[in-house]
Amino acid sequence: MPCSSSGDAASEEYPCTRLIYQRHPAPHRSKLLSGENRQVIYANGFSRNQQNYRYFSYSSGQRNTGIGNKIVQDLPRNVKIVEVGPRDGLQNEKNIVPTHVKIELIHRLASSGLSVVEATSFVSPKWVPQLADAKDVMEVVRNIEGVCLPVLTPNLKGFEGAIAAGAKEVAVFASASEAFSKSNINCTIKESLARYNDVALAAKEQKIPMRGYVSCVVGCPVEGYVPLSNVAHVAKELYDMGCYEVSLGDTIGVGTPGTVVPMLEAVMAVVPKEKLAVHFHDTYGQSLSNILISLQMGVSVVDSSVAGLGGCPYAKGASGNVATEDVVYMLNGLGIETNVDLGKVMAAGEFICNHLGRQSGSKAAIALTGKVTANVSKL
Ligand SMILES: CC(C)(COP(=O)([O-])OP(=O)([O-])OC[C@H]1O[C@@H](n2cnc3c(N)ncnc32)[C@H](O)[C@@H]1OP(=O)([O-])[O-])[C@@H](O)C(=O)NCCC(=O)NCCSC(=O)C[C@@](C)(O)CC(=O)[O-]
Repeated sequence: MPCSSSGDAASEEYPCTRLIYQRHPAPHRSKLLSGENRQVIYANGFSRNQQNYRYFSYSSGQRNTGIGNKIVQDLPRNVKIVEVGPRDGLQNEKNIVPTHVKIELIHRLASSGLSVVEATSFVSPKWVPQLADAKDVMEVVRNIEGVCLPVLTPNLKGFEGAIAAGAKEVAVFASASEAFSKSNINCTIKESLARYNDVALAAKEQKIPMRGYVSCVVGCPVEGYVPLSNVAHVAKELYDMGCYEVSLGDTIGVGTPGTVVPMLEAVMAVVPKEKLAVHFHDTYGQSLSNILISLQMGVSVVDSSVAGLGGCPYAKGASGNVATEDVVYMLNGLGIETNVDLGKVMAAGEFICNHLGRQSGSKAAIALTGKVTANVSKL
């Protein structure tokens, strides 16, 4: 029996065997291709609810049954996605992306339902030339409604520039590895924490929320192994100085659940898990498994980047962040609410990939746009 376009009970019982995601001008349309259980879904035309229902319908029956229930029962009902594409995604791009393209990308991401879109960095333009237009970007996007637009600030100078340009939230970024701290922000971990403390005091005074990052939580591009005690120490310092959330970054994407679990245990011993986020790069294709295990351990905030863009200019070999589309697809499949419209994020991904002249780094986006068709009948 084919699944219906309207998301009725029958589609829950009989999942589609074949899903092809296409852009189409006509809203609310679906078309039977040929044979049973074959359906083209013009998902750009669906409302958010219909779309969520459609993706969710693949696994909705699994959430409450048998072993599926055992595995997913501890997962959060809602996950906040922190979109880092316009900042982490673009900072490593060699060719300068025009300011108007960055602004359009932020608008598109914000209109997809994402509640947080990291907009840019107020760092030295000599260090990160791609984001030298931070002020121009921020001055235009500052008043987009319904979305937080944090920006990275490595010091008081960056904080002051950010606030002058209209930023209403900032993020500081420390490292758990001494060598990476030196190469990324040109100072020791201790010096960086002192700088961030100054930023925290200024932020508190102006009632500006501040997020914190810890880089290299499961490996450093220079030092390799990073002691768990370093990660926990830096995370606690950031939390204690007032970061409302501490994002744990696998900067070079080397982690597996085998290394992520002990790292999270070490951090959770000193920072409440409700205050933690995870930030995975996908160098070794481990991001989704790392996210899943993090959710099972009680984390409910996940950083990701549209189209899997990303990489750190000071972490050689680091590839893109986990793709937002892939994260949303997985969370929809688990019945976890994100409030994010997958079709709109995919459209934002297509927009920026067209500009960069490259294919999306999101497997879900590639599959759903019909370049690959996934036979899900036996899942
Ligand atoms: C921290 C600094 C500034 C130190 O850089 P420095 O060279 O040691 O700084 P300085 O104080 O000696 O100043 C040098 C010049 O930079 C200027 N300057 C100083 N500060 C600023 C500022 N805020 N904004 C604009 N300009 C600034 C300053 O005014 C001066 O200008 P000059 O007199 O030579 O013309 C530099 O190393 C820097 O900007 N680093 C940023 C590197 C970066 O953005 N890396 C990527 C982000 S981190 C990341 O990707 C990891 C993360 C967060 O995504 C998580 C993960 O994946 O794990």
